[in-house]
Amino acid sequence: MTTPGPTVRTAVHGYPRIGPDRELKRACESYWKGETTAAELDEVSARLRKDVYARLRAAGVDDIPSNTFSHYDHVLDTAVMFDLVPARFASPAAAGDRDEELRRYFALARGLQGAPPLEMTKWFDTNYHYLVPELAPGTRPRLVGDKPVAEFLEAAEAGYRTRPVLVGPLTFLMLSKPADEAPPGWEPVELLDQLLDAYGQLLVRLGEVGAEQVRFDEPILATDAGRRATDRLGHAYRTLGALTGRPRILVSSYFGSIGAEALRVLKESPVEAVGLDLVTDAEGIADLAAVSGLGGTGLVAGVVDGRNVWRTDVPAASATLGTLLALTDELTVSTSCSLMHVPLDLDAETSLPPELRGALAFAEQKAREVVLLGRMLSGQAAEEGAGSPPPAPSFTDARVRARLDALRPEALERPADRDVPAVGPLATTTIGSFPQTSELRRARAAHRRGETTREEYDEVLRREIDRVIALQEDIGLDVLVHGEPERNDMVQYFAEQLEGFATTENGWVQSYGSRCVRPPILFGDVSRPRAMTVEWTSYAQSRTDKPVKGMLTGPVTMLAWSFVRTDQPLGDTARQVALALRDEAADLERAGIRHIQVDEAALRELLPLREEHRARYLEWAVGAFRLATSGLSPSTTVHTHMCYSEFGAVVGAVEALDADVTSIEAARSRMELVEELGRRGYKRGIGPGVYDIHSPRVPSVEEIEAALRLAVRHVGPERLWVNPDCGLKTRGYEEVGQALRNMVEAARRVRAALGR
Ligand SMILES: Nc1nc2c(c(=O)[nH]1)N[C@@H](CNc1ccc(C(=O)N[C@@H](CCC(=O)N[C@@H](CCC(=O)N[C@@H](CCC(=O)O)C(=O)O)C(=O)O)C(=O)O)cc1)CN2
Ligand code: MET
Ligand SMILES: [Zn+2]
Repeated sequence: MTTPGPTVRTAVHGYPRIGPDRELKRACESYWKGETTAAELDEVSARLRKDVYARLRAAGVDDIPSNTFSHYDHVLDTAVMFDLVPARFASPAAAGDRDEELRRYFALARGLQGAPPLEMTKWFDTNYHYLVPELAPGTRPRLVGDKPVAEFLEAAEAGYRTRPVLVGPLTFLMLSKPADEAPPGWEPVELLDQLLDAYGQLLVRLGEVGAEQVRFDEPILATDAGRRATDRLGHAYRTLGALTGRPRILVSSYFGSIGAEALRVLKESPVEAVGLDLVTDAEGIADLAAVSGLGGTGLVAGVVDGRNVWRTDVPAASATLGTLLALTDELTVSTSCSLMHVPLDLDAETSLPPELRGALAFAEQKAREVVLLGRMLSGQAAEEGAGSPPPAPSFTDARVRARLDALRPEALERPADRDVPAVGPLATTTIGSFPQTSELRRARAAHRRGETTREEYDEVLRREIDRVIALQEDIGLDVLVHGEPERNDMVQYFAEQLEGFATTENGWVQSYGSRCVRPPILFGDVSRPRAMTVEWTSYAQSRTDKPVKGMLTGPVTMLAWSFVRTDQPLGDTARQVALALRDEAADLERAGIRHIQVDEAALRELLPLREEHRARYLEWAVGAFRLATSGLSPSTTVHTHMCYSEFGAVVGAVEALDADVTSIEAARSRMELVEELGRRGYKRGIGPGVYDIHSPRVPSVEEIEAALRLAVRHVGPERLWVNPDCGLKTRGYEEVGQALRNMVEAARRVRAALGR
């Protein structure tokens, strides 16, 4: 039975843009290698865009977004469109030369000899990375590109009337950083008025070519800083709203609550609609009520989770939407954020356990959920049949729960006065991975397809370990690694071996540029049926007299880079992963491994966007790390690694991890963190990354030496470790060999100067 209801529209924020078979990755990488032309790259890209429009139309979505495609990153696209390119990339204008234009674009992302790339950092609390624009008081934003216009027209030509999507001006500026030449205290947001002129021109231009509505994304409103910027928010949208000939404006936020104040500002501004993420924003409905509803301002209600892979609870979402009907005259059902954070299509998976599969929805399935909800609300589809999703299979493991319940607080302490054997002064090491060569990846793919035996594949891995050990000995490093050749990815590799996780064959999600990951699905209680790394680490140790460092991925990072169950607090799930890692660490120690590193690369990434939620997060995050590591002997050296430079917000937590050695990204931030640690009297080992591994550039001995001298001044030589910023898996052997030789030579010179 259906009853006629109100008119409700449907929308999605964005869609995976890499293509069903990672076509974008392959097209970009072959263009970079000079194997294909700009025209070929453009052709693949146009095909991918049209494929997305076609998929969304087939799903029945009303408001199809455009300008959500990017060759590398949408923040970079915005910077280039407004001519916000640092001087080191200025090249003679090459109007009309597409190849030149693309090369310049990719240079900003990947660097040139003598011109380091823009900094790359996490897009809010996701595993997607954007490029950070560098702005200064003298920067003059002006509209020099037409990407949103061109993609709108391209879609129109193909029969799709789309809604162009732009990174909002406030979000763009607040995610930018002051360029080196900017005076202290100056903030990019001071360019708002100038940037609004350029956005205004673009908006009017989109109106001229026929766009009826444009969406501005303002996820910065989910952060504390964004929530404090309501004056600027109001100013921005009053300014854009006052333009004549403009399309309708929708302002959307996601990844958290924007608060009633921002909502009120938007309601009172001329914008026609507001988009809210009602999945992560528990206060959204109360905020809407607090402003007495939106009235004539439309509401785009994000009720289908764009960040996780669970099917939507349709009756619950439907009830929420029913409530919302009273709070706006114009309701649109949507996803909570872009679907670029989930894999494209569940149908591409052939070997997920059936009981899990029934609980899942990827981008294709989520678009259909949005449409179903829209139809139900407008009375075109019956409630019956939509049903609740089958509950995610909850695999509980009584043994895991009993072990965790039995843990005493003492289990989380290592003796404070422990004295791990010194390796230094200025001990040299690496972060874990060595280059994942194409031979290695091909061998793994062949083995996966069943073309080679386990023994043949293992032999390839042992030869690789032999080579990595021999190379490190030849270079003269102090603490060696096995190089992680057996790992497709540092998270997926462990997830494949742990109970409670499922992994996908084709569930690729963009991480940055052409790099993708397949986040595992953590659906049940986690346990470790057998040792996961001992064989490879002890093989490596058998090939050398130098110590080999075992390498594990920490609990927070396992969670951050997986899709996780939502039926229990994250902290509880983290403890289960930690317990499995604790057993693995014990096995490594028993096998004679004296250095064990537990990577917490994502500790900063999962930090809640708002201050008020941070202390609780850090408490469970630190507890999980300590659970994983505190069973080790006082004479085993516990290492951890974090790859981010914005260190301030978590410095206390890093101390609380109580690792013996912490390696951390520092090269691009000029070692600011060692000053901070020096000031705080940090007493454990610290390895500030001495060069940036994200660029193929080989650092000179002199520049590494300078970085080390600076570090010695702040923390002294005894506790200082010498290592790159992060793992070497994305680099090639030629650069890596030379860079590490320079690093070891720089450490030798600094030691010699100290008479050591
Ligand atoms: N999960 C995760 N998140 C992270 C990081 C990370 O290491 N892991 N590091 C930071 C930066 N992000 C990164 C994300 C991805 C990659 C990366 O190198 N990804 C690889 C894929 C890694 C992988 O899963 N490799 C598999 C599958 C490789 C593959 O594509 N195989 C080919 C066949 C082999 C060939 O002919 O090359 C195929 O399937 O078609 C393997 O090695 O087995 C890529 O995009 O190229 C690096 C850094 C932050 N977030
Ligand atoms: C993204 S953090 C990387 C840590 C890991 N051990 C590696 O070297 O690859
Ligand atoms: Zn790292």
